[in-house]
This record gives sequence, C-alpha cells and structure tokens, in this order.
Amino acid sequence: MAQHSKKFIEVLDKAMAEGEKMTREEKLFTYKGIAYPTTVCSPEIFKALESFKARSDDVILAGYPKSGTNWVGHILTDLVTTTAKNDGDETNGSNDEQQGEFPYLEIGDVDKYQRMEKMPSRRVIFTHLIPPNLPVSVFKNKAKVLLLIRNPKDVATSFYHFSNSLSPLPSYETFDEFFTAFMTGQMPWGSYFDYIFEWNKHAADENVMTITYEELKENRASGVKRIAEFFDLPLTEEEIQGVVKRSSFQAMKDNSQESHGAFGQTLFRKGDVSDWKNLFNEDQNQEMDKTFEERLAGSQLGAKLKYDTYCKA
Ligand SMILES: Nc1ncnc2c1ncn2[C@@H]1O[C@H](COP(=O)(O)OS(=O)(=O)O)[C@@H](OP(=O)(O)O)[C@H]1O
Repeated sequence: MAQHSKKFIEVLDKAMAEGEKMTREEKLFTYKGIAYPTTVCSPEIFKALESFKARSDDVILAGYPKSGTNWVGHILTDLVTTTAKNDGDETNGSNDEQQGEFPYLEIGDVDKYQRMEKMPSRRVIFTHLIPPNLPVSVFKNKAKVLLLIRNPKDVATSFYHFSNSLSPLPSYETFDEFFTAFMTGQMPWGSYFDYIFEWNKHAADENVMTITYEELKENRASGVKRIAEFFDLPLTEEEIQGVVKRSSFQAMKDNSQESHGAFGQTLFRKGDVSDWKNLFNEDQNQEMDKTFEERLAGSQLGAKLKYDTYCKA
C-alpha cells in the first residue's frame, strides 16, 4: 500500500534539490526562537497555520524529529484507511495520496489550511511542533493527539546521521560538534528537552495518549491495538495483524522507494534501540544524564521514557 506518494515525494525531492544549493547558514531560519529548515518551512506558513481549524475527530500524531514519526504515521494512516474502507468510504485517511497534502502540519504552502478545511474526516495529521506553537483549535476543539517519544540518546544518534546525509540540514564534522548543538537546542524544531518539557504539561490530558518508540519496538501488536482503541478505530483482529505486518521496519524499508522516494534511503536507517552506544563517549553520556536528571527526571513523560533502562549502559 502506498501510504505516502506523489505529493510527499515531490516536496522532499524539491527540498533536497534546494538544499544542495544552499550554504550552511541558509539552511535554517528562526521563528519565535526556534530553528526550522528553510526548504520546507517559512514564517508565512507559521502565520497561516494560526488559522487552522482542528476537528474533534482529527487523528493527530505529535513527535520530535527522529522519534519514529514516519513509522507511527504509517500505522495511523493504515488504521484510518482500513476503517474508512470498512465503512465504504475510500476518501479519507491518506491525506497525502487522496487530498494532495503533505502530512506534516507545518510543512506546505500558505493556502494549505484553507484546502484542509475541505478535506473529509478523518484527517490524519503529523506534527513536530510543541503545544504553544500549535494552533489553539487543536486543544480547544479537543482533537485527539498521539504523542510519540523516544529515548533522547537514540534521538540524537538518529538526528546526527540524518543531518549528515540530508542536504536541507546543516551537517557536522564530528559527533561532538553535533552533540553541542543538540544539547543547546540549536536543532531544527528546537531542543528535545524543551519538547518533552512542554508536552509534559499535556501528558495527563484526556485527549492525549503517549506511546514510546521503545514499547512499540518491544510489542508492535499491543501498541497498534492501543492506538486503534484511543482513536475509536474498530478493526478486526485480522485487520490489526495486517497493520502490524505492514509496519515492520523491513516492510517499510522495502516499500520506501514507492512511499518516500530517494528520501527513504536516508530515513530507514537502522530502526533499532540503543544505537547510541556506538556513538556517545563517556563525557557525552554524563552530560546528557545530568541534563535529563535536571530537566525531566521527575516528570510524567520523563518516567515514561525509562531513561535508566534505555540510556544507561
Ligand atoms: N518501521 C519502523 N520500525 C522502527 N523504526 C523505524 C521504522 N520506520 C522508521 N523508523 C525509524 O524512525 C527514525 C526516523 O524518525 P522520523 O520518522 O521521526 O524522522 S523524521 O524526523 O520525520 O525525518 C529512524 O531511526 P534511526 O534508524 O535510528 O535513524 C528510522 O529508522
């Protein structure tokens, strides 16, 4: 099944071609104190985004870059599309394929949000944004949000390799150089610690469900079932197993040329837990452990991340 497709590949191919021609300094711009890639975001889009009207039946996925958003986005799209087909409705679920929109909310053009008003329910929407930068209607209209989080050492590892393979992002000579940027929040979409800190304020909301990359790796079937229940998507056991099968790392990687084009070769890298052990040195481990302890250790999301299990050797 082609979950993404033409529009998705078109946006990414264009970004990669533009990125090739840019200097390091040109690749990011800052909006309200947070950096974003120039090739896919702009201050004009952020202004237009304020007018976006969320619906209570929207299916929203929130995750910091490199947390596995394409993976869980694929699961969500598959769940919504399967439910819609059962209802005899072939028009919703795969926004991108059928509606021609890029699934990440903050990526697109200034007219995107007007077009989205015409899209039938249920719309599947991904975002890397923190709650204060989301349109107010998301919380006001009680849209359901699935919050995806991943242990910070693997997020940093994935982001480092991604930055060095993808032309729209600034690259780094050494992991140490990247690590400094990551720890000081000089990253596209800002600091991961700020991200968790801000989302933690909504972790107890009844319309927000949190899932971790690691628990999904541990037991995909159980995670898929929980997600389907949260969004009231009534699939049969057989249909759930189909979604589980189609969302394995290997299945998605094998389908990546069709789903993500050239970008897929960079995106589907390892899909593992603990790859940070191949990159972090002792000083970097200590520094991140300390920052986690100071910023997130006592919080609800901090506990969900199971830092000691996943980030300590
Ligand atoms: N099916 C499946 N199973 C497990 N892991 C998967 C899967 N699909 C993608 N991935 C991994 O998710 C990481 C990319 O995260 P994102 O999709 O959020 O990246 S992006 O910010 O949107 O570019 C990236 O992690 P790393 O491999 O550690 O770099 C992908 O490999």
